[in-house]
Amino acid sequence: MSIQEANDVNDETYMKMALGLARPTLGQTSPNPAVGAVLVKNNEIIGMGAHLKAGEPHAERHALSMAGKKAGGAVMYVTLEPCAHFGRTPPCAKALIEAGVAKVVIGAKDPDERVSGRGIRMLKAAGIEVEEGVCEEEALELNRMFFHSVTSRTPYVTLKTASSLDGKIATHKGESKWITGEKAREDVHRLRHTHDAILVGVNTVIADNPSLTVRLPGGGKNPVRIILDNHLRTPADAGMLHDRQAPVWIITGENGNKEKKAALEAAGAEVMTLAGDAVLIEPLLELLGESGIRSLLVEGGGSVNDSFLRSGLFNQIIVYLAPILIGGKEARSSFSGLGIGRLEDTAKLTIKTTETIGDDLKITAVREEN
Ligand SMILES: Nc1c(/N=C/[C@H](O)[C@H](O)[C@H](O)COP(=O)(O)O)[nH]c(=O)[nH]c1=O
Ligand SMILES: Nc1c(N[C@@H]2O[C@H](COP(=O)(O)O)[C@@H](O)[C@H]2O)[nH]c(=O)[nH]c1=O
Ligand SMILES: [Zn+2]
Repeated sequence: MSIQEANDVNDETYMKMALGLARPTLGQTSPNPAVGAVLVKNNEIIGMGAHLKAGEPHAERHALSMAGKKAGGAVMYVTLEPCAHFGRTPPCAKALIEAGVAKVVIGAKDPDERVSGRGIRMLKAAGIEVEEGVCEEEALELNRMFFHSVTSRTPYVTLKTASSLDGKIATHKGESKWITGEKAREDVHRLRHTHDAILVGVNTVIADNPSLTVRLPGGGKNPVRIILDNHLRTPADAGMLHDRQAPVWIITGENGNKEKKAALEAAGAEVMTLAGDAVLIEPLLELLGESGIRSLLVEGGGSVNDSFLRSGLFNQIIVYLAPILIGGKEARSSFSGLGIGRLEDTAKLTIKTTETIGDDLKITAVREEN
């Protein structure tokens, strides 16, 4: 970096630094957003911080406590509008006023109705200069799952598939381990870490007996494990019921066998019953939203993916493609079931990123409308 570049420090520089502090905390702060803060005075950084865990101090407080008395007259760069309510922690807007900061620069406003503009109004009423929307795109992108779940009261839904180049998730003989490589599978665990819950269909439980835990080198936060199981076919000896690594919620229809329900509850699962014979995606997402799930990772298999596809109720899809060809009309694809009949009804996506992970390709595509 040249001296000139080094001197070219501005609002964006500090906001990008705050975003850099927040990004690695994605997942661990849930159900709170990931937030970063940098406190600057006379072009010197005098405090910084990130929100680390729900219930613990917010990012602004960490930065303020690092600066102590020097905070008076300083500029606070924070990726999210300072909160104005007493949740599990006192309001940051109040702390900023008491610390006597001169200016607050904000990335994105907070849609939580307890805040959404109130924090900004409090700061301005106390005579503090407020600038909004610095690196706003990045700040909105960072917490897109939080913002979606706060405004829609349903989880942000990520579909994840892992297949051969020709879209197969198993050979016609049923072999599926493994299609994607070690690095891609590790990336999936990072994806799990950033989601509150992970959902699979009962066929995947029967076929793979998955643990659905986060097994990263440094550990990680295990999401709630959800099994879509209309008729309670989940084996009572399924591994995830007995590993005590994370809750298991089994979502079933009203005709689920009562004895089976008792057996699964005895095995430690929570069985939640929705009206109707088959679980529909819309009431499922409302139930999960009410149960505090802000982000849901759907790991298939094919028929569950088809249900989400036909309901249209998903926000992004992440596809891992392995450089192999499997073929065979009997071989299972990422999406089975009925699928979409008319091209005009297909989900219109925008490809956000493509990256190579080990020998595999990872494509992230989002749906703009919801
Ligand atoms: N077969 C493949 C996958 N298979 C995904 C299936 O959902 C399978 O149940 C889970 O991977 C098992 O979960 P756990 O490791 O026990 O937690 N997923 C992948 O990313 N690549 C593949 O090759
Ligand atoms: N994490 C975070 C904020 N999170 C905001 O506060 C709410 C949680 O409040 P509480 O229960 O008290 O932790 C959360 O829903 C979101 O609206 N706000 C901020 O000023 N800075 C932070 O670092
Ligand atoms: Zn706060």
